[in-house]
Amino acid sequence: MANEHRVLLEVGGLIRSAADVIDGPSYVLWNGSTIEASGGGVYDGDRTGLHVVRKMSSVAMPGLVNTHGHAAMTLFRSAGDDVPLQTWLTEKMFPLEQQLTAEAVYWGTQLACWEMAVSGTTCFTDMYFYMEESARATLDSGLRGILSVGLLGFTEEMQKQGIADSRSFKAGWHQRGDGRIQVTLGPHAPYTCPPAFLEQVTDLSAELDLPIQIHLSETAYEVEESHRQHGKSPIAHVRDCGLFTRPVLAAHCVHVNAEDIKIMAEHDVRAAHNPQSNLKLGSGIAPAVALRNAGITVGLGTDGAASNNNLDMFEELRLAALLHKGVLQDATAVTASEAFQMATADGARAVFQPAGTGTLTPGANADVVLLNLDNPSFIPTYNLLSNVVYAASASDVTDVYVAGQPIVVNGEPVTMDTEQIRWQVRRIVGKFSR
Ligand SMILES: CSC[C@H]1O[C@@H](n2cnc3c(O)ncnc32)[C@H](O)[C@@H]1O
Ligand SMILES: [Zn+2]
Repeated sequence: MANEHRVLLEVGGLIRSAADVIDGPSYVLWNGSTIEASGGGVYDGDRTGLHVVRKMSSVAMPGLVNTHGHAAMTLFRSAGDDVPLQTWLTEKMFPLEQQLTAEAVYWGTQLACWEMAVSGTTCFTDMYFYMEESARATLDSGLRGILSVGLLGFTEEMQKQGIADSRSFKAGWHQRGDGRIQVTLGPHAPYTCPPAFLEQVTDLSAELDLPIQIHLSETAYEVEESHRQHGKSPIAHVRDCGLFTRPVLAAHCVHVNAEDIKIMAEHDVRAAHNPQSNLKLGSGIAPAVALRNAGITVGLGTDGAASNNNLDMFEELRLAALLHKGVLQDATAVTASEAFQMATADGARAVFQPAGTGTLTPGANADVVLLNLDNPSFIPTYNLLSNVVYAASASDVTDVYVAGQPIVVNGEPVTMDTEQIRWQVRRIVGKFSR
C-alpha cells in the first residue's frame, strides 16, 4: 500500500522560489509536512511507498503569505466604505465590533480561511477579538495562522484584561496543530495603546518569547497627532517605549520618513505592505521600495475584508508590482520577481518564520499552491513568473496543500464545510444592527 505520508507531486512547471523557476516537467516530494526534494525533470529516486499525484497541467508555487489582516472582519465586508480610516474605525467598525460574539468570530474566520485558501494563501496573520475562536477556526481549516489577541488600551481594565487574555491565549494555543498555530502579541496601534501599556506589552513579549504585530504610521493624521502628543513620529515613539527591542511586524508604514526607515532597519522591524487597504481608506501609498532598499523585510497583506474588500493576495501581488512603477515612474521599481518574493519568502520572514519558509526547497513546509496552466492566464508563457504576477488570478488556483495536507482539491475546499459557513455567516450578520 502507498505510504500517504510521502507524496510526490509531478507538475508541468515549478516556482521553487522567486529566483528559481522551472518551466517544464518538475516535481515536489514531501514527507509528512516537510519538503524532502524538488527540482526539474522526473524524480529519479526510489518510488517505493510514494503517493504520486500527477498534475502535468499545473504549475506548483509556494503558498502566499498574508502578512496583515483581521480574519473575522469578513463579517463586515462592505459595511463601511468610502470613508477615511478614523471615521471607518470609530464610527463604523468599533460599533459593529461591540456586537461580536465568540460564535461570530469562529464563522467569520472560517469564511476568511475559505476565501484565503481558494485564492492561494496558506499562511496568514490575525489580530482580533475572541481569538480562541479564530484559532479554532484556523485549526479546523488546515491553514497556518500567526495570531494575536488585539489589544486596545483605552482603560486600565482593558489593558489588564488584554495582558491576561494574551497569556492564556499563548498557554492554550501556541504551536497547536503541529505548529500551524503560532501566537504573537497584538497591541493595536500607538494611538490606542498608551506608552506604559506598550512597555508592558514589550515586557510580556520578552517573558513569553513572542513576537509583536502592530499598526504603525498608517495615516498622515496618525503621524501629526503623534508629533503633537509625543513630539516624535509613531516609529520613534514606539522605539522609545522599548517595542523594537523585540521582533516586531509593523503593518502599513505609509507615512514614514528617512529617519523612521533608518530606525526600522536598525532594529530589523518587518513591514506589512497593504496597498489595497491603504488606497481604499485614502491613507496613501507606503514607500515599499525605499523600505526594501534600506534592507527592511517587506511582506504583503490584505488587511481585513472590511477595508479591502476581499482577501485575495493575487490582487495585492499584482498591485504591489504595478503601483510603485507608477509612483516612481520607473518600470523596474518592483519587478515580478521582487513582488513574488514579497508575497512568499519575504512575507514568511516578516511573520517570523524560519529561513526557507515561503519556498519549495528541501526543509521548507509543504505549503504548496497549484495553478492551472491550461487557463488563458498561462497561454502563452514566455516567462512563467511574469504570468503568475501580471496575468494570473485567484481563479487559476486549483489545489492547495498546507503542511503537506490537501486543503483545496480541484478548486473545492476539502477541510471546510462551505455550505455551513455561508449559512452561519448570513444568519449571524442578519442579527447585527447598523
Ligand atoms: C484590536 S483588534 C484589531 C482592531 O483593528 C481594527 N482595524 C482593522 N484594520 C485596521 C487598520 O487598517 N488600521 C487600524 N485599525 C484597523 C479592527 O477594526 C479592530 O478593531
Ligand atoms: Zn489592520
